[in-house]
Amino acid sequence: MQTLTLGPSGTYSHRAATAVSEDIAFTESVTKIVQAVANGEYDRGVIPIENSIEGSVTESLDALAEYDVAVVREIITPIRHALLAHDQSFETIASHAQALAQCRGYLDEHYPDVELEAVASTARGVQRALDDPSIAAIAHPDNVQGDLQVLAEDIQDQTSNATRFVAIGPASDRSEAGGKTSIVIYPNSDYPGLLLKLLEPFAERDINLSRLESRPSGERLGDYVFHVDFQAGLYEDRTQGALAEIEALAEDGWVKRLGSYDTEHVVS
Ligand SMILES: O=C(O)C(=O)C[C@]1(C(=O)O)C=C[C@@H](O)C=C1
Repeated sequence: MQTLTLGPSGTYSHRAATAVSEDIAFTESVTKIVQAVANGEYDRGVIPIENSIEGSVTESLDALAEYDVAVVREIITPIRHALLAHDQSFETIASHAQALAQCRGYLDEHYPDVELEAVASTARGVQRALDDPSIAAIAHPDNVQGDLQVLAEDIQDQTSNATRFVAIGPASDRSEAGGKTSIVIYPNSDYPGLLLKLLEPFAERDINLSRLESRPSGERLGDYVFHVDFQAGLYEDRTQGALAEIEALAEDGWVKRLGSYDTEHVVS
């Protein structure tokens, strides 16, 4: 089963993808991963969804709302960043924007005057550092190679730093089994109490929400798409009952069932 994820080799997404398959291919944008799976070019994709320090990976949420794919698995991995460089003489630190943000406190304290460069992935930052001694990278310490050294380890602002990834597949692989479900609701309307009404069907059936995130719909200012994760499977009657009510409330918009799955923790 060929799995597409964020590359080049050595990213955290790559580490998470090894839990899904041994046959891994790389691209440098989350949107491209979701598009390639929706188009049937790859059986699986692995994308980051949210981080315990920095929050949502918004590009992933927007792509899940837009393209026709299923969430088939959830993978949670600890994220432990290292600072890699030829030596201490670097002037720039290159990494993924999420990784730079997860180390904000460390960087402010130790390198307040160093320029930060956001690149497509942590492993791309490592390649920049390999090619140029004036550049350091923030990435997993296993990326140390060539003339690079690990200058500091565990530089993330919280030791418990973790990122939740999902494995996606074609919409035809959507499962109703599993202890957790992801859906996206676009009500395409706005009136007092709408959000409360959309969430009440879960509370009434004792379904625990594990996440609620709003993203701009892109249609007009103040118009939102809601990403909801909850702890029940699509196969359950109570879930079907809740979704029927929500679909009636969102009749001018849509409700997308991304799928049910089980949570998995992978130690990196
Ligand atoms: O650049 C990487 O290594 C990635 O896999 C991306 C990513 C992200 O987008 O959040 C994944 C995990 C970490 O939170 C930092 C970066």
